[in-house]
Amino acid sequence: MSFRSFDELRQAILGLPAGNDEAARAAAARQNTLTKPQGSLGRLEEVAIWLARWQGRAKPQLDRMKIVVFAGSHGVTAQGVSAFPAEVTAQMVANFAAGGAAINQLAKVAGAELEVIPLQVEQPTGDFTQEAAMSEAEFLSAVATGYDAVSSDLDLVSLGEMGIGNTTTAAALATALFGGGADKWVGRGTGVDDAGLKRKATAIEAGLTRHRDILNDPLRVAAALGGRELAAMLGAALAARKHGVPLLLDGFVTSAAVAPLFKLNADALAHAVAGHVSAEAGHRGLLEALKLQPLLNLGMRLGEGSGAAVAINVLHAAVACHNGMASFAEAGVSDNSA
Ligand SMILES: Cc1cc2ncn([C@H]3O[C@H](COP(=O)(O)O)[C@@H](O)[C@H]3O)c2cc1C
Ligand SMILES: O=C(O)c1cccnc1
Repeated sequence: MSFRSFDELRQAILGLPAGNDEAARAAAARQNTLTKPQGSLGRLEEVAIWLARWQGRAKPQLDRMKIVVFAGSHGVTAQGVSAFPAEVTAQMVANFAAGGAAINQLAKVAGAELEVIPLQVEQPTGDFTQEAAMSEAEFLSAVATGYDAVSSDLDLVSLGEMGIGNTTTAAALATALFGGGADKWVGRGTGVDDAGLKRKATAIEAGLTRHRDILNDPLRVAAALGGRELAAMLGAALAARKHGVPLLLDGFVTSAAVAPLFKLNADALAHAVAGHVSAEAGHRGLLEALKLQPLLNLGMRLGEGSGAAVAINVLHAAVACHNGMASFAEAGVSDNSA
């Protein structure tokens, strides 16, 4: 896929296919015949119906799942916003390839393929306190890379990221898109102290001042204040929607990455479920702004797609019950209709 301009991408975001109502209705009807009190499997029932809607089949499956981890480097690390040095991003890409990261283990447990896509990690984006992080062309190229990572034959795509400094980038996007000031959205990321937290908020306020002319345009915001891996996640989320692939979000950074889609089209994340709420300070508020309810709350704050990967196990549980349970009639169990 290639997008030639912000306008062309914006048009693509405005014209999105709906889910399959018939499959969702059939799945919901099936849930009500299974040998359990109606609704007793709680959100497991909801996610089975959600998978049915976006896969377009009454009995969803999780045979072909991909976790895509995008990696990018951030110029704003020059402002002292992370507890770790910027070179960790490339080092972790090597660790992913060697199988040594948390997400390698969690992808295996979830039964999902893991793909890591580095986006010019040797070349940081511009420092948004000084200049735009990316030009229009750079941004659109990263969006296209993410778009192309999602194929229509997948049963689920799950997003993750690696990029030292990107909780600052994500908080900058959240501040620009949803307001409330930087303090509302900054968190400790990899573990910055109070002075580091202050540097994060100061950098974001400087970025918002510098780029004040474009703050009403969500795609220009994503280019000026975002990062390549965030842009790629936006593209992947859009492709998932276009291809009818259910989308699982991870933490604060993945949520911020797809927030511009929501700002442009409030229905654009209807195919998405939040895998978890991370311990990063702004995540709960961001999920509320995006009208998403997390599946899990495990105090995780890693990124890499790790929380979403754990949530895939919940989806397996939901699908196993939905597809495998007997109906009252099949099992000869008395229902409550008498
Ligand atoms: C060894 C290591 C592995 C990671 N895996 C994900 N992150 C997470 O931490 C970074 C964001 O936090 P901040 O904005 O504070 O830099 C991202 O790379 C994110 O994915 C990691 C961070 C480190 C240090
Ligand atoms: O919630 C996240 O996405 C997150 C939190 C801390 C570090 N990296 C990512």
